[in-house]
Amino acid sequence: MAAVMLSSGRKLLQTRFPRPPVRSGSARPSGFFAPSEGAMLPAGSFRDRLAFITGGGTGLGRAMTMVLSQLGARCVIASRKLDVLQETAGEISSQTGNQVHALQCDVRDPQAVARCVDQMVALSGLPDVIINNAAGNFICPTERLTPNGWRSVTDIVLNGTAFVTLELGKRLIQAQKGASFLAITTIYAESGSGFVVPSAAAKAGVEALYKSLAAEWGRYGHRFNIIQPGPIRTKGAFSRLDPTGTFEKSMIDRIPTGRLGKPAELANLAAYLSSDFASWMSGAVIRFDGGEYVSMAGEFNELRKVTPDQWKMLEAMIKGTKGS
Ligand SMILES: CC/C=C\C/C=C\CC/C=C/C=C/C(=O)SCCNC(=O)CCNC(=O)[C@H](O)C(C)(C)COP(=O)(O)OP(=O)(O)OC[C@H]1O[C@@H](n2cnc3c(N)ncnc32)[C@H](O)[C@@H]1OP(=O)(O)O
Ligand SMILES: NC(=O)C1=CN([C@@H]2O[C@H](COP(=O)(O)OP(=O)(O)OC[C@H]3O[C@@H](n4cnc5c(N)ncnc54)[C@H](OP(=O)(O)O)[C@@H]3O)[C@@H](O)[C@H]2O)C=CC1
Repeated sequence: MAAVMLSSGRKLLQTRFPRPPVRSGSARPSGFFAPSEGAMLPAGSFRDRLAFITGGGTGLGRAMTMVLSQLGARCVIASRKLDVLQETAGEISSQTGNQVHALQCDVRDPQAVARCVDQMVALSGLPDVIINNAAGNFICPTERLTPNGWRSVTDIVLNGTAFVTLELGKRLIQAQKGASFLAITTIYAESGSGFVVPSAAAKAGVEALYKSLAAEWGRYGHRFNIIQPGPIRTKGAFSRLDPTGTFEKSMIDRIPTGRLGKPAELANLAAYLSSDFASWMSGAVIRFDGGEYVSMAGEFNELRKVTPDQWKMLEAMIKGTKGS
């Protein structure tokens, strides 16, 4: 039983509003929005190109490395855990036949970033494609956050992206070589979000950095774009943002396309933005979230739960209103 309330809080009418049928995440709408996971661009789109992907050993970084490698790129993946990187590099290059190098690098340390770039240059040269994907995050009420907790996330996300971008940008400018830079942020970089405050602040900083450089470094042949993904299952993200699995269903329920994204879908978008097909695209911020952001934002979007019978009744009530 539900009631229509007046703004005074008084009940206008009581009627039976049956609870909407429980929507399992993969039910209803996802039938319309089945993912396509093969490489989208023509074979060879990245032939003779070198791509540098931070955090390329796991999750979305791994998926982006896979698709770029499938499309002919040589890849260098970099993060803290060399064993993880080496395993991924071996798996991808044995599938695609293209070189994937693994380099240890903590992006929080500018000297480590410079050493990593030295190693990459010695191995393969300067990259044509740079993807700043490495990140740290965890849910935490902000009043429980220590200065070191704040630092650990913002150092990886904002400072790490800045150190990689500065190091490579300066060397590319010196070498007069153009490049595509891509940053992976998140939909709440725009809105902010409680409980992931260092991540929200740092991702917003990354977006400002990339939009600024899109304006400043176009003259050096550098493009800067941003993808804001919505939820895509990876161990790294879900173990830190939904460790009990409690929030997943309500999250899927508010996504109009009725499902999580797939790493390969994100990877195809990243490949497009990093390719020559997108050579006129710079300073773009692409939200890639199955509609979740607008679904959360719209004042009346909860009315999706109203049934056809309830609409008949609401319409009659509205039409029956006389005067103001
Ligand atoms: C339904 C919801 C599910 C999913 C939602 C999906 C989509 C919505 C949008 C999603 C956006 C996702 C954004 C992401 O960035 S996901 C990427 C996740 N991947 C990672 O985080 C990988 C790397 N992370 C790490 O290595 C660590 O988590 C960390 C903490 C970032 C860094 O590790 P490090 O070893 O350097 O740091 P520690 O020494 O462990 O800790 C440093 C500092 O932080 C404090 N800390 C750590 N964890 C927590 C916690 N959970 N709560 C509070 N504080 C924490 C730790 O205590 C240390 O502080 P001090 O004690 O020293 O003061
Ligand atoms: N999955 C999702 O739903 C969403 C993800 N994102 C973003 O997508 C990107 C990838 O996340 P996802 O794949 O899900 O999660 P992962 O945890 O798998 O990826 C994070 C990567 O960052 C690397 N990394 C962390 N700290 C450092 C560091 N100090 N130096 C170098 N590398 C580091 C990790 O490698 P290592 O531990 O070896 O250092 C890891 O490979 C991130 O930018 C994240 O914010 C955004 C929105 C949604």
